Amino acid sequence: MTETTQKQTHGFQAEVKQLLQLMIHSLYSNKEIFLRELISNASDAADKLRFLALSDSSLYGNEGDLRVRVSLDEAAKTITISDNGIGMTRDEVISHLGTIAKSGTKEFFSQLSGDQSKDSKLIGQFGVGFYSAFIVADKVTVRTLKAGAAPDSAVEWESAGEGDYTLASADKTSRGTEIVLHLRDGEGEFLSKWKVESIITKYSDHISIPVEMWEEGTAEREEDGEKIPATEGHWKAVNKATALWMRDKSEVSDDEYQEFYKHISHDWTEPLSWSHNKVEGNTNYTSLLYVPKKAPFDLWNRDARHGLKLYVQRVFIMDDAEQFMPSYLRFIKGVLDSSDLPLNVSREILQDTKVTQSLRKGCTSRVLKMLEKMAKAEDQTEYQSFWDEFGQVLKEGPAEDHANKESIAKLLRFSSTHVDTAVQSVGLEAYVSRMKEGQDEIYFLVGDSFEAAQHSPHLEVFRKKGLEVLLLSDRIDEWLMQHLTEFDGKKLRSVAKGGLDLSKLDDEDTKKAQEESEKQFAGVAERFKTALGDQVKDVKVSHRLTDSPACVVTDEFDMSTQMIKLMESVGQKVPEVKPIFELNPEHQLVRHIADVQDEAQFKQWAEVLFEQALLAERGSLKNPATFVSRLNSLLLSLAK
Ligand SMILES: Nc1ncnc2c1ncn2[C@@H]1O[C@H](COP(=O)(O)OP(=O)(O)OP(=O)(O)O)[C@@H](O)[C@H]1O
Repeated sequence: MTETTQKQTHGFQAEVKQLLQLMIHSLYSNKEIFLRELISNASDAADKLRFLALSDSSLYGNEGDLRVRVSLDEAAKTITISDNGIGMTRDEVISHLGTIAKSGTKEFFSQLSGDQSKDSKLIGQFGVGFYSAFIVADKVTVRTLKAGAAPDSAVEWESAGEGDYTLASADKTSRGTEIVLHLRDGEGEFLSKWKVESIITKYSDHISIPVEMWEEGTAEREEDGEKIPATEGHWKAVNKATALWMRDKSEVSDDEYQEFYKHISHDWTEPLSWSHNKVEGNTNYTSLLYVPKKAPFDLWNRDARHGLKLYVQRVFIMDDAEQFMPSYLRFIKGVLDSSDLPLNVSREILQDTKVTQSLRKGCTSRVLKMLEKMAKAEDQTEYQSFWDEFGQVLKEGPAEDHANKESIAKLLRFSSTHVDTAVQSVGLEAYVSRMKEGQDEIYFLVGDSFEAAQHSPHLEVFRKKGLEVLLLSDRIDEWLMQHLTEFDGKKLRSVAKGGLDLSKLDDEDTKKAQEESEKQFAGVAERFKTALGDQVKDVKVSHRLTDSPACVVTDEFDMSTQMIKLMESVGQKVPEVKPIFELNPEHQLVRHIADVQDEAQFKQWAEVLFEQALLAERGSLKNPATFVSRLNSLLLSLAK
């Protein structure tokens, strides 16, 4: 009997109510996972206790064997999950079981559309944990006593999963947490021992502490003339109860790896891939690293937790040990168990030790190898789906990790003129294999959007010559290209910059013709230069245009247009960069302007042509009204 006193009612945080509603609807067809979630929490609670007991073994009291027990009560229609882990104080109960303490929760809920089928997919990324109890229960009672706390401080939390919950004291005297689910009508299947055992084996076999169920005693009996003695009722482990990552690879099934992933990542979906390794030598560790299928909702949240679950000789030390993964691989989930770190290791100690560095190096190269394998597979579906989810993060790699720059570069995927669709599916190796004879650079263009890049006048000559250009338009791309200057010994060159020299790819006749046209056009270029004054750095004859009359480029070592925009968008002051104005002498409009004798009218034409080119390049003008009125007056003069 539980004696409760001073019952108080508390309201759930608004997001909890939303989560509960959404979850009950979304997960109805997969309701048995509540057991996985609660056992997973119980196992975490045991890990946390074991960790604290490293410095205070008295916390174990007289109960050193950590375990989870699942019991069924057919008459009361309840299923109870109890652990002897760390337990919770009253304050912890309020904050853990009444609110959602994840960073980015508000943003997550604001993304929900109200359309249940769409939202139910998002819920998987969010993880529901404890609240999943309400999928099958119409009332949940939690009794908990924190390890080391006074026995009279036990707390009882109870809720019907609607708007509120009650808190009272409980008479629980043993350490840990007990969760009683009062099953909804129609959920009787969870009272079957066989069913519950099979769910535990399916989802929680990998849990490293025993998950026990009560085994009834049997009376003495005779079988085939042999006397079989009576047995007493006892708790019996249903799962394997060994740390999965310590088992031999050949003994672990894919299902087990997948369930283990869900346990450590709080993700619903199966992982895309994993890599399990035991390393012995200078450093000794076991790592089990997973690539998730879907990006978590808070991938871009700066405060979001990431990193590996750290164990030292199978003792859990901490979650989210971010020291072992570079930031560009922050989506990787997994476990690292090292025997080279001391048991009392703290985040501070981890910061910059040699061991941390070598573990990080090892884990990073494991992940890169795993991705490389996926990237090389004949069927690219898996890698493409990885890239679509995490490519943007991986693009931070070349700037962050110089040592692995070349391997990261091989993993990058871009859109390109070869495929001419927005899908980022072209790797640098594939690009290089298609390079034309005489081509010794890799060409790219960064634009505001894929469409802007795809239709940029800068591409005209490349299309004409059949030279492939990578088309980049992600926010991070300009930053990436600042750091990725070479691949496979070939320079990466922006086609929107000055100093572009394709002459090696031209035959002698074309070269001659170009030189000739430059000579002939020198005077006209000079006139344009005078007309535009200090708005331009230079005016040149263009060899990159076929259909457009003119374009602007930035000088080879000046900041690119996209970089300027990027810096301006984050409020940085950017030095003024004057463009080089390039003219296409073959274009009819340019020829027409070249023949205009009236200097005032020539200037007007020059300005319009220049501003047009600026508009095509930058997507906007500093003074659009002047441009419009200039254009109108020209149109008017033509209409007369
Ligand atoms: N059996 C338990 N013993 C001790 N603390 C628990 C137990 N179950 C839950 N908690 C506490 O409640 C918190 C919230 O649990 P919940 O399952 O909702 O989220 P989570 O496990 O942190 O993450 P997720 O929602 O992704 O599963 C846990 O982080 C833990 O601190």
